[in-house]
Amino acid sequence: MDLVNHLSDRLLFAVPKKGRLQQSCLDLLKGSDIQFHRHSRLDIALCINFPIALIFLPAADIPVFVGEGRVDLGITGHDQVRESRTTEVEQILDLGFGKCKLQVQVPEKGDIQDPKDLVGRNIVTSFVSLTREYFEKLEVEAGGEERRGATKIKYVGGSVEAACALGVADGIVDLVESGETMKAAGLKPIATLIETSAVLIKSKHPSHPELIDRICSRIRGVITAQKYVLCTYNIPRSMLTYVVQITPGKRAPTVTQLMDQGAEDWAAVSVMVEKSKIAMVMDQLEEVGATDILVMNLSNSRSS
Ligand SMILES: Nc1ncnc2c1ncn2[C@@H]1O[C@H](COP(=O)(O)OP(=O)(O)OP(=O)(O)O)[C@@H](O)[C@H]1O
Ligand SMILES: O=P(O)(O)OC[C@H]1O[C@H](OP(=O)(O)OP(=O)(O)O)[C@H](O)[C@@H]1O
Ligand SMILES: [Mg+2]
Repeated sequence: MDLVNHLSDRLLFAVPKKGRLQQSCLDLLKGSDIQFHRHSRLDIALCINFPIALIFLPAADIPVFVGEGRVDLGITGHDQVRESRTTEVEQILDLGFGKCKLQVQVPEKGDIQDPKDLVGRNIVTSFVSLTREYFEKLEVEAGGEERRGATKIKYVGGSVEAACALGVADGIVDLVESGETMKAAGLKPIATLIETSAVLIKSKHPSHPELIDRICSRIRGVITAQKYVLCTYNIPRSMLTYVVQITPGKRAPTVTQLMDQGAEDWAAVSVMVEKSKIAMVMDQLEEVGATDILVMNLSNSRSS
């Protein structure tokens, strides 16, 4: 197959080829009905139902390709965009997965308690630019390089947590989600550089702008559906002003008349609620007299 010819007219969309973001990205493409066939070992997959080619790349390389305008759209971590230093990409959507923190970590039992104690010492990380920027600021505060020497920052591509135990580093800068990896390595966090999650990014000079809008709208719809549930309940009309405060909705609740005989004083409400808040919202609705409270998952959505 002559892939180069096939690519010339297509929107190029980079997604992580491995790692923590990959499965959620594939789920997102599926939810957005972006269909493709990927041949084994091939990092380019042509879409069947759109003039799009998916390019499978390491998450760290995606901002570079998008920033240089070689690729139009991409999904990667916000941390990788910051680390790449590119100013040529636009972060257009927070995708809500891949949430973690980039933290300075040191041996739990060691004498280092403060990131300033690491100035002039050895740090190992996969995030050299962000780490250098962070320690340069600390060096200035600590009285400049002359006093304690420049902090030595070494790059490793993975298993960063092993560096302290191996005697290669006095501290590391790496991602922490549950904290399990950090704990298992006998490390503790002493500072946070940034918080991150997966983002949809766009080149500042993309091809196929209309197709990009269509894809963004589909992805936004899936993300919103994952974030919200639909809640319906019945409530005495006299309580409507209270319950609207409990469930203001994404835009506004839909209020309809109950058709039951003798139920003129009651209304039926249908409203979007953030999934993370639904249990508390149901408690509050019950307290103010709502009945028949139902919660439904959304499989997709569109809203302006
Ligand atoms: N533990 C985690 N929890 C949530 N998100 C994470 C976690 N680790 C990494 N990420 C996110 O995923 C991005 C890619 O990191 P990841 O380590 O998965 O990629 P990789 O190094 O290419 O893959 P691998 O580690 O499998 O070689 C990170 O930049 C960050 O945004
Ligand atoms: O706080 P936790 O939930 O334990 O997650 C944090 C770990 O996840 C990532 O590693 P990854 O699985 O990508 O392995 P790697 O070190 O080989 O990159 C990250 O680099 C941490 O090591
Ligand atoms: Mg990794």
